[in-house]
Amino acid sequence: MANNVDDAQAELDSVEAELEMVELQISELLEKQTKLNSRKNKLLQVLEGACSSAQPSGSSKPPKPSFSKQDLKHYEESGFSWSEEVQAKLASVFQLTKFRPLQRTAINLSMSGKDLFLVMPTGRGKSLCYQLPALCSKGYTLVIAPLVSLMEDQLMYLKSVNVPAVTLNSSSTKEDSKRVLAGMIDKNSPFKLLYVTPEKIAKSKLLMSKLEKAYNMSLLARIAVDEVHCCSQWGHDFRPDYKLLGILKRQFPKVPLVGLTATATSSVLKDCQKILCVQEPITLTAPFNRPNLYYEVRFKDSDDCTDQIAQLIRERYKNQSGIVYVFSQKDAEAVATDLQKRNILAQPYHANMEPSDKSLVHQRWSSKKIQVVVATVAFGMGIDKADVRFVIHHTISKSIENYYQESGRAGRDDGSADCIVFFGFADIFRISSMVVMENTGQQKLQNMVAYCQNVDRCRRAMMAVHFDEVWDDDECNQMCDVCRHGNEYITMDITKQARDVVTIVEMASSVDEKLTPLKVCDAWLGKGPAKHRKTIKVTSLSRLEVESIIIHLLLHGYFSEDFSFTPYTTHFYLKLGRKAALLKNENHSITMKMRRMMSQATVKKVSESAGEKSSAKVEGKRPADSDGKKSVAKKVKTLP
Ligand SMILES: Nc1ncnc2c1ncn2[C@@H]1O[C@H](COP(=O)(O)OP(=O)(O)OP(=O)(O)O)[C@@H](O)[C@H]1O
Repeated sequence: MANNVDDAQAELDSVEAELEMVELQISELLEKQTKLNSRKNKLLQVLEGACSSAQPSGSSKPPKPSFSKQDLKHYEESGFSWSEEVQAKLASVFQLTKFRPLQRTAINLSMSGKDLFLVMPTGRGKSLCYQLPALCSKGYTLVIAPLVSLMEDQLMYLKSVNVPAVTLNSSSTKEDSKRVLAGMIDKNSPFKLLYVTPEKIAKSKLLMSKLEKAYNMSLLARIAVDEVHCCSQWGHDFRPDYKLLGILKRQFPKVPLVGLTATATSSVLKDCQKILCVQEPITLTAPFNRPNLYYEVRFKDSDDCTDQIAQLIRERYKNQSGIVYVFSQKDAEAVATDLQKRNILAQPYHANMEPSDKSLVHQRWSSKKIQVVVATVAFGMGIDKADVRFVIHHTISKSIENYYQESGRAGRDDGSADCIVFFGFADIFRISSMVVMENTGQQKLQNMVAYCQNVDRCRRAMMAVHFDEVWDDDECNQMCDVCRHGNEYITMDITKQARDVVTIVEMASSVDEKLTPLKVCDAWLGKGPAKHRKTIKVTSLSRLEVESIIIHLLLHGYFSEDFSFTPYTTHFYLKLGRKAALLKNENHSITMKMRRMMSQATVKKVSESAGEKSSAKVEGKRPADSDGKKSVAKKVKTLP
């Protein structure tokens, strides 16, 4: 009897364990199904759009959107009553000869009173799309911008081209504020643009009362909301005061609004539309691609990559301007000093500097007195230097959207420029702890890490997903490291390695010990004071390879983050992820694509340890078709 009970108990345990595994596999498959369905729907939408615009009239069509591509075509022309004036001022005031893509359409739409969202890559000339209409309209345009420094840069520029523009912000003097408030209801409009922060709209009743008066006097010609994605908490730069801007459209419904951003997905824009109370805005989206930018990822194989950066600046970018983005104010100071020691004219820039010092650095860099600004992300909005030839990230950005925007400060003159990111293991966890409070912070960071860890997909294709675009790698034109070098990579079976490293974390947790990712690496490499040294299966892989595998396991749910807070800092530990249990199943396997950095000897080591199942093989990026033809272009741009 006792034996029977024991047997039954043992079998029950095993069935339960198996069921747990099956449940995990189901949840994994369901997750995959959701992702594929959403991708399928997106692709169907894209195809539908392409078919409907190609169909002859009379064929069955989906319901007509309120503003069709055909309607939009009309606004690309120059036969409007304002066209002559707009063209003349483009040349006489802004000293520009022709419009860039979408600018004329945006200006025509705005001049004809439509509400508009304009999504245009950073540096492509969004400001002109509200500044030029402001000059060609009666009254003035109210511009909401998130940062005082950004406004001041714009005012400096507008002053240089003799456009009367003013600002009302926390640093305005009493006299200035008085003058501006009086000007707001002056029939002769002493200024054409009024820049304010969203906080000012939220907090100043006096400002709102003047705006109301101006509205009744038909002096409020237009509202421009710069960096409009800041409205949505799903955007990458949410600012609470932007949430209150709906008051503008509610109080001044007849004033056309233009929202501008470099990065916003359609769901972020939908959210912005709701928040701003705009009924049916027309969205103009310029293709996200910046064909002149070369994207590259390099491994940071030591704590510091300053030597490599210095070498690049001295050799590849001799006498050319650039930016080095770093993680913290301390890093900005330290890296700038290190570059100076290597005879590079570099200066730091971060939020904690005096405003006068910041503008001095900006000016010296703009006038080429210094070559490099070593900056935190505080150096960003409002930078308007056209000939930036390189943007190097000493540390990865916190999201792909942020990376796109930061790196996009390169090559605004359309000349070629490089965007290089140094991908370091420890940096991932520094950033992860920093974004711990952000709702989608970890997911966004993981996307950025996946971008860096990627070895076989065009870098632009990885970015495109974040901008709702379907991308055909051929259009990259070898302007990313993966496409250019056809990077050979290795597909390896890392199941055994995964089991070994997961066991390290499991054993630590069984004695209530938490391990940081660095400690896990050390323990696996047989270094450091690992308590369970005797039981650890030490690996002979290199540190970079060990790091790569740990990142892979983290990205794929075999590990997950375990944060711990102290009054001073947030610690990042690794714990078992929801898929770790799958490794107990002997049929479960994990493969990983790894860079060529892995030596053939290592491939052999991993292959041997993977036993029969080994599948380490050297592959390459998909070559061009054998007949040399490019595959059918799949890239579909959203409007227009
Ligand atoms: N039609 C044009 N032809 C040539 N240069 C232009 C044109 N329109 C704008 N520019 C220039 O492009 C640069 C960037 O413009 P702007 O600052 O408006 O970009 P942006 O899209 O607002 O960028 P960000 O996202 O960083 O705010 C400016 O130097 C501007 O003078």
